[in-house]
Amino acid sequence: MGSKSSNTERARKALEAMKQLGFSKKESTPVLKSLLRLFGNNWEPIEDECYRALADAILDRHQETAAADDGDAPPTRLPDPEFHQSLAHFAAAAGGGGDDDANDTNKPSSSLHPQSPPSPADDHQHATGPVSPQLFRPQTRASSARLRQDSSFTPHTRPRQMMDEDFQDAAFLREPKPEPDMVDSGNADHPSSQLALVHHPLDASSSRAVLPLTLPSPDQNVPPISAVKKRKIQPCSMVNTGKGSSVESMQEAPCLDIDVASSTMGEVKMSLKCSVDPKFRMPSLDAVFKMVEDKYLRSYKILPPEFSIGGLMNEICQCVVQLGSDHTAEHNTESDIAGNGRSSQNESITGNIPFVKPIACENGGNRKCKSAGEPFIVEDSENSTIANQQTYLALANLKPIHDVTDISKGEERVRISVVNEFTSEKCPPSFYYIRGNLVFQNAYVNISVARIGDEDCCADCFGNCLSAPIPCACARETGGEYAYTVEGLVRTTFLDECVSINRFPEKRHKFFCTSSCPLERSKNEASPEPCRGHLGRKFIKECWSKCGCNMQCGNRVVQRGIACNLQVFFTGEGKGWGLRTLDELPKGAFVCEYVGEVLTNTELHERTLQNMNNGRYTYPVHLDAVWGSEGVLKDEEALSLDSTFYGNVGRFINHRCYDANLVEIPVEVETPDHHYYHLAFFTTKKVEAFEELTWDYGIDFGDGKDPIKAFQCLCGSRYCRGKRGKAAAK
Ligand SMILES: C[S@@+](CC[C@H](N)C(=O)[O-])C[C@H]1O[C@@H](n2cnc3c(N)ncnc32)[C@H](O)[C@@H]1O
Repeated sequence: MGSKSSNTERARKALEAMKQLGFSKKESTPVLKSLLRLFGNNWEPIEDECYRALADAILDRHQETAAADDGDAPPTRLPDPEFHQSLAHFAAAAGGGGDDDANDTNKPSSSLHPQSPPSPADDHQHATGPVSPQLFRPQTRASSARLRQDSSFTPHTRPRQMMDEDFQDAAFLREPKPEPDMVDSGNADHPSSQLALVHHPLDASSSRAVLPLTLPSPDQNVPPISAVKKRKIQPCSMVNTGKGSSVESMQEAPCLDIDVASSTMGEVKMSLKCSVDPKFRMPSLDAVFKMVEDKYLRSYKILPPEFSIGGLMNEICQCVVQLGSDHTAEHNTESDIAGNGRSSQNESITGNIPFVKPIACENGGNRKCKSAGEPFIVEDSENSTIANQQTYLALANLKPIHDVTDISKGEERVRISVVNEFTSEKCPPSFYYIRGNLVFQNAYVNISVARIGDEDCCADCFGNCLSAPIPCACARETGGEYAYTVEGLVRTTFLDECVSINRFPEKRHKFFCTSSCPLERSKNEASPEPCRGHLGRKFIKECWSKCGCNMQCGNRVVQRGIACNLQVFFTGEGKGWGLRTLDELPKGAFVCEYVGEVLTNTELHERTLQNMNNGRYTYPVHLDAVWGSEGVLKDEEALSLDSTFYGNVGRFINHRCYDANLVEIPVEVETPDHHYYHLAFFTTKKVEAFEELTWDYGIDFGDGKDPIKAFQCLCGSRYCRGKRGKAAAK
């Protein structure tokens, strides 16, 4: 707002700024006035980004005028090709943000991305360098025309507002940030599906509608747009308005013009433009999505029920990124964009309503898993339950089979995307994603209902055990109190004790095998070394199928599977790939299990040796929570999990000495004997969004006797045992 004199001064500055961009006072003044009217004399949105809104509005007006002069002819005066550059320079000169920011590789990473320190010199090259958060901004005709002309256009930090001549058809589009009026049209389960669209329909009529979508990348660092695709869906066809089947209810479908802009970092902006009736009034986007969803569900019976148009649009964006990033194939033509998208979805888009099968459903029909928690046998067509080590080793040479939009290929309840902001490697080396453990061959995992006694289940419970007045039998393992709170978090006292057992293993809870230790035995059958001890661990016991409660019972957390939004990412810190959370997580939250093949120690040892010969190191996890506390374990009872060939996202969690933000806790679900159990990761403290998730592997980096050499630890912890070991060796 401000006084009259400050208004005059601000207007003078605005016009001066426009003059520097080559716009005369005569052409700038009326636009400025209109903008001021539109913003209720609020100068801030006009001055923002060094008068970007004003400059864009002037350009829009040029284009509108040109279009009016020439009828439908293309605009006679396109924006000055140097415009964006000069705007950026002007912005820099004025001390404001602008495109220069985007190219400033020295600028620290976004605060949203605390885990992205500068990569070490010996690390892989960072393609773009850390840059300030950048988002696609919605384009008006003028600016999208520019985008099409200039593929090196760098998106700006703030999207601009879209205006027509009278600023009356405004659908204001902003960068994605949590605002109360944000329309989240995506699949709530998936972070990147939250469409950054704020839609404020005004009551004035509109001559066009533009629905831009913005997919923010997790760290918001966006390199220049690398490609702009355009596709027109023509000729117009007849669509049913849903008011009946009469001819009157049919109306001419709008000509649809689709612009897709994508960056190499996985950002996609789509804008759908269609010419509409002059009496058109902007409907709410929710209503539009609902209507299309209803149509789809009626016509095509699309499953699963969580299908949404927002999700579908997100899917389209993701496919653009995927196809556009595949430089081994020539996908970069317009027809290929359509063609490939189509063939992968097994449908054509020639009809009025394209059928697009959600990628998330692709594996739905033929899942091999029995259930989330149950281990199952790897089936081999030749030999029904046996897969030999050689076959497995051949897996190591497979081509990448990952879907970067969801490495779990629909196995998990949430999508788990893959990003690499540092090298050209698009995804990690291949492996089979499994949601639950698999028995490799000889491991004895006896899941039998008969073995679960009354004391190991709560057959009389109903609904949610946590809301019953007295804890049920399933709480006995944890001292008569459930391990979980009603919020689904591990209780602090229980959690802290688990952390302490891990942090100070020397001091407590070690069991030593009285005769031969299975681990040492597997290394040297003839004369095994003495047992080095196994940590006695605290177990969580969850309710299971023999219990009377339901699946939503608060004592069934791990078996429900991953619930938070995770991402596999290339660390750029010399640790290879890692796992991070996209959401802030409270202390005690379940993240994921360590899932892999269940092997006996002998099988594991054999595999490890073969892997070593092939230059491949694995870090399996021993299910040794009860080793040493019982009599001699037979080989088939001393089990380990190996996620080298079959695994879940747990295999990407890197090691951190002592102060890791995850702790592994054994969880009993379907086997009361504890030879086999689930290994679940819970947060040891509050974890910020985009923080890397780490756990302490318990490696003794100074142990020169171990034939399997440990990696050089780069965990960065001030308590790093690897660093200490190195220093001691000097
Ligand atoms: C279970 S995998 C973790 C995922 C792995 N980074 C990847 O790219 O697949 C364990 C391997 O990750 C690497 N790693 C994990 N933590 C590390 C650390 N703190 N420092 C260096 N390398 C680490 C080591 O190569 C180790 O063998």
